[in-house]
Amino acid sequence: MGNVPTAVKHCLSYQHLLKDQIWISDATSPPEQESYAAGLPQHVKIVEVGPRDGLQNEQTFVPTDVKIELINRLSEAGLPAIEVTSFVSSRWVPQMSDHTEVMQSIKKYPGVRYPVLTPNIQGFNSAIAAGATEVSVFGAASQSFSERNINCSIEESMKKFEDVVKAACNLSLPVRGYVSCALGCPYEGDIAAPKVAEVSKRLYSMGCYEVSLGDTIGVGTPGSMRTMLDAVMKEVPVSSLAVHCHDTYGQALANILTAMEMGVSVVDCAVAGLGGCPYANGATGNVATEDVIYMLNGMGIHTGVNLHKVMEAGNFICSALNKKTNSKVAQASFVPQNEIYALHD
Ligand SMILES: CC(C)(COP(=O)([O-])OP(=O)([O-])OC[C@H]1O[C@@H](n2cnc3c(N)ncnc32)[C@H](O)[C@@H]1OP(=O)([O-])[O-])[C@@H](O)C(=O)NCCC(=O)NCCSC(=O)C[C@@](C)(O)CC(=O)[O-]
Repeated sequence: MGNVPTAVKHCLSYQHLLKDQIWISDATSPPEQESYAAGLPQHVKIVEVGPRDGLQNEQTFVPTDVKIELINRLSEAGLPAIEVTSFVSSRWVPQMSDHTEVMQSIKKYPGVRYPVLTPNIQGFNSAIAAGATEVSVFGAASQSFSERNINCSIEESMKKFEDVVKAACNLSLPVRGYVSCALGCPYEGDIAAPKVAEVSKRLYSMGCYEVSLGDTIGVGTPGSMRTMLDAVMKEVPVSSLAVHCHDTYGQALANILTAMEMGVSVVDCAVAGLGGCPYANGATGNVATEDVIYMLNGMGIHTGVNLHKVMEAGNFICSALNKKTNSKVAQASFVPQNEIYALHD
């Protein structure tokens, strides 16, 4: 290796180590081994939200063909569900204004679900006209967040969501529900677990097949996750719950593991840890898909997702955005171009 700086040597040897361990290989299954601990799910469904939650907050408009290419790459990686865009007001979220073109132009892989956000019947109708076959309504456990995010109270939002669910039901289409601020609100601070349970129950009772509990600003800890889930699981079966953890305080993987220990087997995450919510100042991206899959592979838990291909998709979008990845696994595994050149000098 000649004059290779120590840091680069470390990086290379670590990359080698990862390859030896086959965690970052072309396989979609972890090596045969006992699941990490009894009681954990054997299979976890990953819901990739990077193209929507990840990109919605980008200040510069991400070209539509880049969004499409990202989604196609994620489909190829074997992700079972990819949230592709939002049918919301372009004045409120300009980054998602190309929703129709994105929805119409992505390759639809058999067996992959492509949900889109629809806050009201207007968004639902546009989504259906663009070819959507699954939609998500997005509520909040915080009154202030609901008003800032979708311009109506929690109560008003439920009426709008009921309209969407009824319309979807008439077309036999599935609806997913979100509860933002499940572990804290940027405007109100702590949110009581019973409030999260109440909103979750309403979404589930109106017909949402899955309720995703959002730690919108990433302030939760395993302790608050446990308290919140204890309350929600009294109202909604755990098999219909998902967790959606932002990683602002670095707690996301620990929170996800806690949720899995309590029986949750659906995890939202974003490639390269992209994102943030336009109505939650300071919130950083979702937990990185690469890091979640790495953890699950290491515990012998199946996802059906090819980690190597997700990392390539992450590399693609970070290069397009001229950004550094937030995935620790990707940071550890990719040698920057300039360091590769230095090696060959
Ligand atoms: C919800 C609205 C649309 C209400 O917006 P509004 O202004 O209250 O709507 P309105 O019904 O009063 O109508 C006003 C204008 O909006 C239009 N409009 C009305 N509905 C739509 C629609 N669906 N699509 C496009 N346009 C729409 C409507 O046509 C009209 O247009 P105008 O006549 O003035 O030209 C608005 O507040 C909005 O777009 N908000 C953005 C919400 C958003 O996308 N937030 C980020 C996603 S949520 C999130 O990130 C959290 C999550 C899900 O990831 C989980 C977590 O992390 O916690």
